[in-house]
Amino acid sequence: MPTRPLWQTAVWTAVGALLIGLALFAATWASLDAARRSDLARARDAADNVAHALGIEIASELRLVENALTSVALDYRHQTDTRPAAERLRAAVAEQHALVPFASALRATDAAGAVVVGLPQGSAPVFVGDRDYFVQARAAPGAIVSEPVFSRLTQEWGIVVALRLQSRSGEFGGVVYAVLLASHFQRLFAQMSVGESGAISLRTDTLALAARYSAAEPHSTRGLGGREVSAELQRAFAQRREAGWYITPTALDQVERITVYRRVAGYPLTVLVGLGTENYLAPWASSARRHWSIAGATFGLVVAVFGFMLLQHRRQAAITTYASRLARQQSLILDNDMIGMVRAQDRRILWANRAVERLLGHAPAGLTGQSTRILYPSDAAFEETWRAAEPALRRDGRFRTQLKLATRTGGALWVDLSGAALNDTESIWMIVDIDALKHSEEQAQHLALHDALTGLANRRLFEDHLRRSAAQARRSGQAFAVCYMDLDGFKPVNDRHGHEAGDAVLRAVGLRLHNELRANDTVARLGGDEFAWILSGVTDAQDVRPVLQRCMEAVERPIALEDGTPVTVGCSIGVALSAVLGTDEQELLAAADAAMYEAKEAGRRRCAFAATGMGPERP
Ligand SMILES: Nc1nc2c(ncn2[C@@H]2O[C@H](COP(=O)(O)OP(=O)(O)OP(=O)(O)O)[C@@H](O)[C@H]2O)c(=O)[nH]1
Repeated sequence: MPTRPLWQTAVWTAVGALLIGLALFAATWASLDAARRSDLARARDAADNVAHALGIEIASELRLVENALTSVALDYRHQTDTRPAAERLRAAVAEQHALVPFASALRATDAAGAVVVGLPQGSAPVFVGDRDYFVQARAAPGAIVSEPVFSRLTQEWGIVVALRLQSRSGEFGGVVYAVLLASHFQRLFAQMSVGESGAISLRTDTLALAARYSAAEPHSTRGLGGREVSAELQRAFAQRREAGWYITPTALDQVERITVYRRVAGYPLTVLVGLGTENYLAPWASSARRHWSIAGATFGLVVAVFGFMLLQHRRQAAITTYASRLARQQSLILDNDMIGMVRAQDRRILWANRAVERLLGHAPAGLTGQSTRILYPSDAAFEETWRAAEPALRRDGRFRTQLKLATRTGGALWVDLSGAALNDTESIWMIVDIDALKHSEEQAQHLALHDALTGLANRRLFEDHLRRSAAQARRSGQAFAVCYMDLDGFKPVNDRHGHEAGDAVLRAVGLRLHNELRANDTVARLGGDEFAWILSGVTDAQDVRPVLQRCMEAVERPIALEDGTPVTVGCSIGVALSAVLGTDEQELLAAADAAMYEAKEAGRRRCAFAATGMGPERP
C-alpha cells in the first residue's frame, strides 16, 4: 500500500489541529459571550431597579417640597386671618418645613430678593435676588427646580425648588424656596446597593451634577455643579432622554461602569446608576479565565496528541522504509547464485533458492514439500546429521558442519552446511560449496603422507601405521612383522638407462609389491630404492616366508622400460618379528633394517630374520 509522504501528513495534522483549535475557541468565545451578555443584562436590570426606585423617591420628595411651597404661597395669597403678613408667612413656612424635614431650609424672600423668613437665628441678612432661581421663579407661574447652587450660608452644594409669592391682586411679593442639599441625596444614594465600584448621580437637564455618591468615595463632593460627562452619556441622552443605558468609563473617576439613567418624572432631573463592570462581571471574568484555560489546555492536549500521532507516523514510515530495504536486501541475498538456501519445517523443504539447483541439480520447485533426506547420500548420513543438528538448534539456535551432500545425478558434493532455527519447527539452511577446497585438502594430505613417485605410503605414514600395529599388538597380542627391502642392482639401471628409467623401475616395483600384499599390509617407499611393509597376524618365519617369496619373485620379473628395453633388479629383505623382538616399533624397524643389511652382506637376493639365529636365506 503506498504510504502518504510525511510532509503531507504533517500538513494535514497541523490543519486538523488548527481546525479543532478554532472550533474550540469559537465555542468558548460564543459561550462566554452569551454568559457576558446575560450578566450584563442582569447588571442593567439591577441598575435600572435602583434608578427606578430613586426616581420615584426623588420625585415624591420634590412633590412634597412643591406641596409645601404651594401651601405657603396659597397662604400668602389668601391671607385667611388677621395676623400681620410677615408673622403669618413665618408661621406658614415653619409649619411646612416641618412636613419636609429632608429640605435643609425653607425660606421666603421679599419682592427684592432679601430673605425674610427661614434664616437661622442671628444669621446675617441674605440676599438671593441675584440668583437664577429667584429670577426664574419670579417669572414662572409654578415651582421651578434650580441648577446646582453653592449656598453662601452653609457653604454646601444643593438644588433649590422655588415658587413665586403673589398677592390676591397678582402683585409679586417674593419667592418661597426650599434647599435640598447634595449631601441629602448622597445619604439617600448610600442606602442603595451598588457594589464596591458603583456610583449614583443626579444631574439636571443641563447635565450639571447636583449630587453624587460613589462607594469608593462616599463623601466626596468632587464635580458638583460641573458638567463634565462622558461622550457616551451625551450620545445616550441625545437618543433617548427619558431612560437608557450605556457602558463607558465615568468621566469623573475613569471607572468603567454599566450606567442606567432615568429621568425623575415631572422634574428636570435625571438619576444615573452605574455598576462597575469589573465588579459586576468579576464572576464572569473568573469563569472566562477558567474556560479559556480549559480551552487552552484542551488545545494543547490536541496539539500534543496530533504531535504524538505525527511522531508515530514518522517512526512507522522509517520502519516501513527500513523493512522494505531489508526485504530487498533479503531477496537479493536469497536469490543469489552462490550460496544455496533451504527453508525447512520439520525436516521438510518449504523453499529453496536457485543456488541449490546450481550446486545439487535439484530445481527449487521440485524440492518444495520433499523431505530433506533427498539432499543426503544415505539414510545414515541424514540421521547422523540430524542427531547432531537438532540439539544444537534447540540449544543455541544454530548449527554448522561440513559434510557431503548428494547431487541429483548421484554424485557427492562437499559443502559447509549451517542452519539457524527460526522457531521450534522451522529452520533456514545455508549451503556453501567447499568441494574444490576439500579435494585440494585431501590432495595435500595425500601428498604429505604418500610418496609422489610410486603413490605408496611415505616414511611418515608408514611409521604411523607401524605405531598403530605395535599398539594393537600390545593391546590384543596379535603379532606382526616389519619387512625392510632394498633393491639390488638398481644403481646400474640409473647409470645405464638414466634417472627416468630408474623412476619407472621404482614405480613398477611399488605397484608389484602393492599387488602382492594385502590391502591392509601398508607398503611404503621409505626413500631411494628402499621399501618396507607390515605384515599383520604373523608370528614366525614360517608365516612370513611365502609372502617374501612372492614379493621377491615379483620384483625380480623383468621390467620393460618406456622404449621396451627390459631391465631386471633384485631385492634383499630384512624381517623383524614382534613375536621375537617385542612391540617397540623403533627397535623393530632398526632390526629389520639391520637384517636387510645382513642379507645384502650374505650375497643379496635373499632374506634375513632378525634375532632368530637363522642365517640369510633364499625363501
Ligand atoms: N631413478 C631414481 N634413482 C634413485 C632414486 N632414489 C635413489 N636413487 C638412486 O638409487 C641408487 C641406490 O644405490 P644403491 O642402493 O647402491 O644401488 P644398488 O645398485 O641397488 O646397490 P646395493 O643396494 O648396494 O645393492 C643410487 O644411485 C641413487 O641415486 C629415485 O627416486 N629415482
